[in-house]
Amino acid sequence: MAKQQTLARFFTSMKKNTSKSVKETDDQKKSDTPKSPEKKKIIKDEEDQQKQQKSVVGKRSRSSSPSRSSSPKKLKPSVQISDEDLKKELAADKIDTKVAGLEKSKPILYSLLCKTFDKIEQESSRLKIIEIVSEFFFEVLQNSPESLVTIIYLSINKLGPDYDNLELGLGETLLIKSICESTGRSTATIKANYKETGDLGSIAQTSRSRQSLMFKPKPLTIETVFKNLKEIAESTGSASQSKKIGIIVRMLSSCNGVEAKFLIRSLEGKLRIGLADKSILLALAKSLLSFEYQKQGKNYNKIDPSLISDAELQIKDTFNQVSNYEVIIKAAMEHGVLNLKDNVSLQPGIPLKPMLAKPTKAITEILDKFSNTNFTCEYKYDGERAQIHLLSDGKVKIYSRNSEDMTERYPDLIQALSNFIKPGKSVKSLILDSEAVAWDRVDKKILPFQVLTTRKRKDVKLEDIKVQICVFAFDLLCLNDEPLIHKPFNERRAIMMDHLQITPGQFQFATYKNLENIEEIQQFLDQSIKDSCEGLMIKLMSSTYEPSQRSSNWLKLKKDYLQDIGDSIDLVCLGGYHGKGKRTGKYGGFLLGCYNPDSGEYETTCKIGTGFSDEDFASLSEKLVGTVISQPKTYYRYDKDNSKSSPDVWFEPNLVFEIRTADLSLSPVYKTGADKYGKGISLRFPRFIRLRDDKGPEDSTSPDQIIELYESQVNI
Ligand SMILES: Nc1ncnc2c1ncn2[C@@H]1O[C@H](COP(=O)(O)OP(=O)(O)OP(=O)(O)O)[C@@H](O)[C@H]1O
Ligand SMILES: [Mg+2]
Ligand SMILES: [Mg+2]
Repeated sequence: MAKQQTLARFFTSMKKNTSKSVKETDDQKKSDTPKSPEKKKIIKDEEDQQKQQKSVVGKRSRSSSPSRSSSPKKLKPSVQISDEDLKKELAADKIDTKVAGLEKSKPILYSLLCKTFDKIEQESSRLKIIEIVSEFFFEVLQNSPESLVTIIYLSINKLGPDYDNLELGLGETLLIKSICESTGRSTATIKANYKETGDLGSIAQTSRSRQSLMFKPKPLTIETVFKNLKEIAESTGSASQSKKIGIIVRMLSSCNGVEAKFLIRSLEGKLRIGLADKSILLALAKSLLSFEYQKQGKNYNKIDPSLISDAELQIKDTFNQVSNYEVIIKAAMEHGVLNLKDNVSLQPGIPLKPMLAKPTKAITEILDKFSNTNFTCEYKYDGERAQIHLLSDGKVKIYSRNSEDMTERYPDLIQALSNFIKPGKSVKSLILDSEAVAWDRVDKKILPFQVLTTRKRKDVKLEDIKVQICVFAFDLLCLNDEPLIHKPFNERRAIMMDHLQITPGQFQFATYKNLENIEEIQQFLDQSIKDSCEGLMIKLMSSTYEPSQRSSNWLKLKKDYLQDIGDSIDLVCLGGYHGKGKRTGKYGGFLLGCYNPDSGEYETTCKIGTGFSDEDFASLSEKLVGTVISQPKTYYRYDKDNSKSSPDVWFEPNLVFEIRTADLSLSPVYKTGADKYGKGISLRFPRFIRLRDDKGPEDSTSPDQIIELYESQVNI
């Protein structure tokens, strides 16, 4: 009771403080059609500045709905405050960021978390969002630290670390059914409402608030919700539909106010409150540090900003190496957040975010970038990245580019791994970076990428394998539990070759040459193509391994794209156009867009109808049929007045197309990069190359990358 009162008091004060922005929300909502959320970011914070250099972290998500929380609709604050002013005000605590009102060791109510979500959703400044989250985490740490990990997963709409491969993303039909069942409203009404608003979460909330209840239901706790979400994600099979609906209905009937909205959005796999991993990490750094200060009796309101930055850096760095919140938080609590880097490092069994490369358009560009430094040229294989982990207990794990557990896909590799260790070398554990490529055992040659994609992804049985693979190892990141990532590349390569041995056609090292002049590099490039590769990877000899970074120390040179923009682009299929002539009955063209990890929106990039074979049209149409949605998602950014970007049907963000283009140009019709240029950056003469099965919608090429490609083209 006392707790409820504290909470009530707390949220009344919160309401007072936010009443202005709440009013703005309503006004905003009126003028803001769901179709064109014109968001203006007025405050450029550190994160935004950093994103220039930072890479897009590969994210899991192959399901029909992305699992990342993101925010499509941010409000336009009426007054413009500078970043510095905001920091000062935040420091002086003039801006209310308090959200919690927890009591020691009592279970945390879901309503409390949802009210925090609501507050975050109303907020457009990333800096303030981080502040709200860190205040909340700080309260949680003081009252029930063991709940922090659950709270983090609920906040980023995940059910565990990426490599657990467990995700939500329930379809609208099932959710509509659940809402109907729990609120007694008709499917037709809910569907009509959905057509109007595009947000099932809000519909659930309104529907719940209309119900008069005889009994006050028992409130939901975060642990119950998390357990239920996991159960839903884990249930498969024929009876799972009704089981899932049952769980959802039960939860919905305990929901009050905004709880229903966020619960439904979580189930959809689209929380949309603008919280990504990177904001969570920053909030975590600050709250952990404050908590330490408080425990030591120091003034946690006056922490030296340089210490906060240090904590942020250590949290981010360690998370890139060990992508598991539980491990990081535990270590921080035990050793102090400022000692994280000495106490957490990569470990076999937990994937690290792979280092990525930047595209180049000419050999001369490489020589410019790497002038006076030693570099090496390696074949660039066209397969799938495989991060191979050998654990001290003999277990083997294989992770994808997006830290998904792919172990089940490669039983052949797992069986043979011990043969790849040199006799006499003691190798108890390792983390190896490599590319797995389809291999023709008869002709002893590399097969195209398409062949590899025909191998099943899950539950592959040794005896059923038809597509053989050869692994081309190119880096060793950890050996016998000792991290090697801080050593220069040439040393890592030497250690790799010293401990491992090739088995032709099964396990080889990436072919390389240390070259210096244009002619030799050109020859090696041509040879790589003859040997069924895509081109070359050029790596700085002295470079450390930078987890998750798209680093300029690794350059990719793809022969096919040298005449174009240097690389292909991966875009998400957002809409379809009905085919004519021999494409009648299928989709004959598609609207594509890319995912913006900062706003959580999909920004349209181009329309495409070329490069597809008849089979492509047929198979894509078949794949897309089930993902048709009655109207565009609120987080699709497109020009609704232009028929070019208003397709005949809209799809869930699901399929990723790899596209090649002659060049990039500005176009008023599309929205990619429109914040920067006013107009969008679009693809000229786009051609479909292939479906990217290994990338989820949120792994598409980011607007920042497209801007970079556009600018490098303009510069040349
Ligand atoms: N020798 C090599 N060294 C490093 N990576 C290699 C090598 N050979 C092949 N690769 C593969 O090339 C990838 C980088 O280029 P690619 O264009 O294929 O990337 P991608 O998967 O399309 O992702 P993105 O375009 O987002 O970088 C690496 O992630 C890796 O899978
Ligand atoms: Mg590739
Ligand atoms: Mg690519």
